[in-house]
Amino acid sequence: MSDADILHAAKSRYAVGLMSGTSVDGIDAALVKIAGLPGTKVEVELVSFKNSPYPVRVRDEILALFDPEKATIDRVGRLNVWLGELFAEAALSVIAMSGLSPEDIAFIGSHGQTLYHSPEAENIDGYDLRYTVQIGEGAVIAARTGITCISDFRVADMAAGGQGAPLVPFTEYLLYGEEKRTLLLQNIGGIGNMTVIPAGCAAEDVFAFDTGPGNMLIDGVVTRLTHGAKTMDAGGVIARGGRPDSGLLSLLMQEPYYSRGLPKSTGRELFGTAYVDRLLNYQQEFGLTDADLVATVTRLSVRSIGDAYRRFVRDRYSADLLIVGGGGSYNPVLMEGLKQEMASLGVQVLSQEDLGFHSDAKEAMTFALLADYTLANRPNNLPGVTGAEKPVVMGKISLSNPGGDRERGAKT
Ligand SMILES: Nc1ncnc2c1ncn2[C@@H]1O[C@H](COP(=O)(O)OP(=O)(O)OP(=O)(O)O)[C@@H](O)[C@H]1O
Ligand SMILES: CC(=O)N[C@H]1[C@@H]2OC[C@@H](O2)[C@@H](O)[C@@H]1O[C@H](C)C(=O)O
Repeated sequence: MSDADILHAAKSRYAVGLMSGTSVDGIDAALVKIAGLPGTKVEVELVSFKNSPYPVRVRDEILALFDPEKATIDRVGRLNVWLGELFAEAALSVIAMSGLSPEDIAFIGSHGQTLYHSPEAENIDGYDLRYTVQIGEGAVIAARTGITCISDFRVADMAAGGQGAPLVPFTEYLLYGEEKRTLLLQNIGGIGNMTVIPAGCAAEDVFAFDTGPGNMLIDGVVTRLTHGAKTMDAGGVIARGGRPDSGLLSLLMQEPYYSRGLPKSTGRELFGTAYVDRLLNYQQEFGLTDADLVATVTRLSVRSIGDAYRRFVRDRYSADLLIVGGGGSYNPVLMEGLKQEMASLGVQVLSQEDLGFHSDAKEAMTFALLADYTLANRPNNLPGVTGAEKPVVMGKISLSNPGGDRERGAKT
């Protein structure tokens, strides 16, 4: 262990993690206290959490730029620094809320906003090209907060041949792994993603993948059916008033993504606007009410999670518990459906809240912890999860001043 490592391990440090997910519902900011040396057993405590919803104008611009036709270089460049400003404000705001000051914070880890994700390699002139675009300029965050910012994590994993996603399993393994129970951690954000942590396993044994749509189709359909008056099925109220259509559900489950082998990840490129257009056509074809359609896509999220467990997990590991996080855990119709679906497979379902954690904060906390590893120059990807050829150190560092200020947030 180097002198720097010993110093690092001896001190706990405050850090901020920032995340904006595929649902584009705002910026999640988590202020955490981290103790322990990266690469060994670290402890992370959530000090405060804040969601800062996007102003309508910003949300509309992000949604518009998901469409590659509209994402012209000037609009992407402008939004990159615009989001940098908003991420910086979100960080300062969660720091103020905690009663700490920016001088107390060692660093910020920021995921940014994904605009486009293309994890399958295209071979052009002999080069395997895979790419991903997260914006929210780290240099702006560092300049506005005066705190070193680590951002743009995914590209390093992709440069090593990985999918650049999912990244959360790395911290889930560190924070949740158990000796005796095999755990499934299911995030239901815009996209659904599952992490499998076998009982007593090593980091190499963890695997994870996107299960398919989480809330993305529910949000998409509700937004269209209500002409934008609603952007989600809050409390599952609409789905509760309808009935899932089994014929349409079977048809939707034929989507090839579900049977594609691991590693795999997906996003708006598949389950975005064009998919919602198709659902609205099916609504006519199958003669469904609005509520039936919402109930059907809600059930689709549930079914795709159960299906993923059957196809990719059950033969290798029998899971004891599925822990649900992300905004979908606040939808009771989704949760009841999932409890039923998983009970038939012998798996208990609990939410992060049932275990005393904070569903929304989990992803933001991840980026603080990943950034801690970046600064310690320790690998923070899981090749078994992303398909990368080797462990790499992900994250680009924007120093807040030429000398850096790593130590200033350290607390003995
Ligand atoms: N009270 C609620 N009732 C029903 N659904 C809810 C509720 N609160 C949040 N959601 C759903 O959760 C979504 C947001 O989830 P979350 O913040 O986990 O997504 P995300 O982090 O943007 O996505 P991803 O993890 O895919 O990047 C909302 O768009 C909505 O569909
Ligand atoms: C490219 C991208 O932004 N992917 C997100 C998305 O949202 C959920 C799922 O798809 C997951 O793969 C990922 O985010 C989390 C934070 C992850 O990398 O673990």
